[in-house]
Amino acid sequence: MLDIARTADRKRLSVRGVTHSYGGQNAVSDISFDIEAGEIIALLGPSGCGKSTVLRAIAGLIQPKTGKIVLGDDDLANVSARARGIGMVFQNYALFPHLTVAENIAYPLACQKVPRAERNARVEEMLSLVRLDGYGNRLPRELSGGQQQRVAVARAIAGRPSLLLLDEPFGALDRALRFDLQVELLHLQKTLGITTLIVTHDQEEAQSLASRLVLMNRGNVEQIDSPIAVYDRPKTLFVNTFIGQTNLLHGTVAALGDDSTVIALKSGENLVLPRRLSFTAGSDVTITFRPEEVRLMTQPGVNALAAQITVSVPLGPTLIHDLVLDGGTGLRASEVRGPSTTIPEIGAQLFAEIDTRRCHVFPAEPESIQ
Ligand SMILES: Nc1ncnc2c1ncn2[C@@H]1O[C@H](COP(=O)(O)OP(=O)(O)OP(=O)(O)O)[C@@H](O)[C@H]1O
Repeated sequence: MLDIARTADRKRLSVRGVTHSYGGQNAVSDISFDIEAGEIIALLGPSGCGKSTVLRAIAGLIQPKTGKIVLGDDDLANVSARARGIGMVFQNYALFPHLTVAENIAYPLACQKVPRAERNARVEEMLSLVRLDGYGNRLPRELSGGQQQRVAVARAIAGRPSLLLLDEPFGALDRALRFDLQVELLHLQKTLGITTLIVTHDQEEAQSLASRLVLMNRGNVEQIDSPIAVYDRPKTLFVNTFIGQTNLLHGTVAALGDDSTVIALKSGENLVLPRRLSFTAGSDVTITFRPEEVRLMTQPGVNALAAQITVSVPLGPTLIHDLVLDGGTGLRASEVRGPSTTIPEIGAQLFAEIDTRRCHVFPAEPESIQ
């Protein structure tokens, strides 16, 4: 077993009721979540939602107005940023340009007064861990972007942190390289078992790396769940539209049965859901469903809305159809392409059958009620 894995100190992070404001305006409000020891979770949300503020509070770079952050048994309010035992990687976490790769990795160890012989051994171990054996004597500018980011990861973990914080670590890299580094990071994190928090606005990155996602919007946590639960059972319309692709239709609850609900769409057509919703009749609602929950039919039927094809695009194994409903609303459908799948003509008149077992219904946002 790796030396660092043997000595890694697995700790749980608990964030409770953290609120912070810059100049009177709350950037984050009442943020609470936990990361189990050795777990990797992602803080995910649109630009400006407060992800970095949460990260900075954990790192000790800002003092939150209220709330408590506990790492292992330590309340971090009383621990300086340096003494928190946290490793950090930022998107543009510049390596020291005048120091070699080995010196960069050794830097936090020197700060911790680790003896030279042990420092050198640890640097070699880190280089091998991030697959850069033999690169120790190079300067950062002699490395590619991906290699530099690997050095940044090596430097962050060299000091054997109890918590690893990654802020958009691969944001500056191209897609293929990002994927390679994500896989590497995941492998490294599993091997070392370091409790890890990754901040990203890239939902694919979050879903591929993290066991749970903390979804933030406008300074608040909207949902904390596994990637699958967030996709299949979004708690809010924001989460539903932020994760994956979603179709939205607006309507009104027209009738409620014991185990069915009829929703009258603005277009005049109805959708029948096979369950009783907890809305009152007459409520304005937004119905959501994924492209894979729409099937194209040539004949009318229950829950099949008249639609016209605007474009059909094959994306590898999937065929994506963009449609326009009679009322002018756009809709997206997708299907797995088989040998006998034909691509419909642009302008073809079809019926979009919606799998209403899998629809979600949310109260309509004020701007969608007309
Ligand atoms: N130093 C600061 N002074 C004033 N306002 C700030 C400061 N830092 C962040 N903010 C504001 O606080 C809010 C949250 O910012 P934060 O950087 O935490 O968001 P983020 O989700 O990390 O965004 P991004 O994905 O764009 O990095 C934003 O409205 C931002 O404008």
